[in-house]
Amino acid sequence: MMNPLQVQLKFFPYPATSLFVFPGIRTHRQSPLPSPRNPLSRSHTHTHHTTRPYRLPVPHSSAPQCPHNSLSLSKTKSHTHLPVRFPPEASTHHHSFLFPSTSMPWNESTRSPRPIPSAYLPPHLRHQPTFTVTIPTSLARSSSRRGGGGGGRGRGRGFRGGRAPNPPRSYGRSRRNFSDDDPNPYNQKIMPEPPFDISEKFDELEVIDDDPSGVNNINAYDETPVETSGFDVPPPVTSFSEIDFCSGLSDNIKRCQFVKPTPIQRYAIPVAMAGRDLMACAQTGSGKTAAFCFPIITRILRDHHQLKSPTKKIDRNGGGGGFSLKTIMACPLALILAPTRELSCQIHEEAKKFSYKTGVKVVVAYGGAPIVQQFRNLEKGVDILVATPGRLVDMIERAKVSLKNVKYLALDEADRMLDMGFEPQVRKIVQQMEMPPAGVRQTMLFSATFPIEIQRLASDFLSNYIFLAAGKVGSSTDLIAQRVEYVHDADKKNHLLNLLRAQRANGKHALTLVFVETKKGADALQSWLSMKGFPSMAIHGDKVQMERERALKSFRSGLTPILVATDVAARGLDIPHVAHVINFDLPRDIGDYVHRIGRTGRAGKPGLATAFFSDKNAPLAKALVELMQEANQEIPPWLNEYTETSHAYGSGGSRSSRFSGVKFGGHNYRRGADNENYDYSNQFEDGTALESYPSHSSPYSSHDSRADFPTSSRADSFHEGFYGHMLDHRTVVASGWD
Ligand SMILES: Nc1ncnc2c1ncn2[C@@H]1O[C@H](COP(=O)(O)OP(=O)(O)OP(=O)(O)O)[C@@H](O)[C@H]1O
Repeated sequence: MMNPLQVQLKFFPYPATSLFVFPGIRTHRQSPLPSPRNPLSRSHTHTHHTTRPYRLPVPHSSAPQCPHNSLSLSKTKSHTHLPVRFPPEASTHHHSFLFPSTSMPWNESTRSPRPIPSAYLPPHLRHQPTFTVTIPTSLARSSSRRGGGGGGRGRGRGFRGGRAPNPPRSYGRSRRNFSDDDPNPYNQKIMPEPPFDISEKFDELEVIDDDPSGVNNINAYDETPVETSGFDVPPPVTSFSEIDFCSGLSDNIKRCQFVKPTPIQRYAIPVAMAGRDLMACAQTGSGKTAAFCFPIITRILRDHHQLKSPTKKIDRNGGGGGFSLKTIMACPLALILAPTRELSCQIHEEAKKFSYKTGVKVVVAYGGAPIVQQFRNLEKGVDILVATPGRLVDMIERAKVSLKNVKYLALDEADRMLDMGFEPQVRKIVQQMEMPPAGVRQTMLFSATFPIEIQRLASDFLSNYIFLAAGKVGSSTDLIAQRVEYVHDADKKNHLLNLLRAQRANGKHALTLVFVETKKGADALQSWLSMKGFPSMAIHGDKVQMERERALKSFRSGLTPILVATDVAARGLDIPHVAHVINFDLPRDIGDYVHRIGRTGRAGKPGLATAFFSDKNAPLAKALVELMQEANQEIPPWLNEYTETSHAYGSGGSRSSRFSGVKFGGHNYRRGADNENYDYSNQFEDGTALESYPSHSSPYSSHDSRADFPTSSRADSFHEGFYGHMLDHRTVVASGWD
């Protein structure tokens, strides 16, 4: 029997996002062949059902010629039909693809009174009438799980330009029907094709200027206040066109569909372009990577690119007789340091996109991967080296890298490098390995959180610097709807299962990141979830690098839409479409919480963060409440009651002391003239006495060495309370990291 089903196509669910993630971009080549990443992509077009294409008209707007680039721009108004294949199946019910759904069964009582931002709508679908498509129930269910329905990958030539669309590349291959009792609704064989990843196809993209809205909802940051301090701060810009980028970079900015700068970019880019040192703090997902990459690329092109010798040959034997071992030493002009391997890879990918076709060479060096291959990459030439501290020190000591030409130094997530015990390596790199001194090189520090110890480092590394804070230092963006639920440790697993089931019942195929405290806990929870029919992967510091990369890739692609992670995945990772971050175990430090939930609600898009709170998290309550208040979240009344005990424990820290917050922005503590006699002990006026945590019984939450990051070291050091005696990061052992 076939019953018609009305589907309101208000919003294409993930992973049909490939349709709209890059709306202004066309590809040169369209391969009809199966993708190497997904051999199923073409081979499963034979389904159990007779497929019937539905075509959704998608009108295009005209594209004005950009004065700055001569590349082809779409000018015609046309309609492209995006085919969607649905088997004609039975019964009906109504599906809404909006997320978060008002019918979410959890936390209705704690919902924020402020309207939840509507789901991101791709520019090419805006101002369009709502489409009503009649599809059968079983498929609606399966397509929503897989985010099907969107049909093609959305990168066909003619997507904008008025040419006939390519043959459909539907996600709906080899479908089968599911019942709600299906133990494994995400059977690997019928998983969706991975969405189009811009970095893989970047070289196929043309520059198109016709979409004033861009891929991301950057307007969401319009109201973010920005505080600046320092001498002679260069004025901010309001658009990218006000900045004198080289044309290659300008084209790449358009390729990325960055239409206008985010607040941190508006302020930081002019400062960096003027050659000033910078300490910049901005909320997670608000575009800090571009804020330091754009100026570095521009200045390399402007000031150095005629010097064509990023590497030089040295003779290790001093040129004497006998066997002369000649080696190539890389001498990058810019160094970007990041705390984790994954983050350095991501920055490398971003920087490569931004410098595409400019001639600027970007190389990455990180531990856990074969060093020989990285040497080979370096030997081909390097302008910008992105590295983790451990691997870089190793390379310098082996005389494969020299820092003596470094003119630009950026430290991303610098506070995490200290947390992880990298302060000695970072100091060695910056102060003892030939790098030109502060004042000669340009130095930039970026993070979403700036605890006091990083400000101390800043005063050693920076010279006459400018401090920028977009939004309150250490705050979370209010794009993320935060919920805190009281869950006993013993109930956590079932509670998680219920959340995931509810998510699934709502037709969501949302990428969900689940944070736990320990590596062992991550593995255990991941196996259990997989057993329960939720394909998942785990990522933590005990996994070898290949496994870590595989887990991230599989999650990113939607193949395993749940990633169970330790803090290894908490910082900097920009995974599009992460809709939900669940803190199965809350971290002990509020800064870590900020970074964790910041994996969703990025680039102006809305996100959801759920935290499981139990008695042992009491020390975090005060900071959590403060943070949620700042982000206009509704605080559950029971949580307020914990704030009194929280102060006694003191571990989560009062945000006012941890982040030195003022009304917005923050404060920077310099050794310079303006703060010469500043008493750093003021930062600890709340006299926080740190006590150890109550022991944890759950295998998912233990504060022993199984945790990826011994964050307590930072907290434990706080009570020492004055500059010069605060921290001894050498005692921190970072396992699984380089
Ligand atoms: N001007 C812009 N317009 C549109 N999208 C942007 C812009 N700048 C950055 N983005 C996108 O926003 C996302 C987040 O950027 P990025 O990873 O640099 O954030 P971040 O501030 O470094 O976050 P985190 O603190 O988590 O490291 C990326 O996908 C990036 O491509």
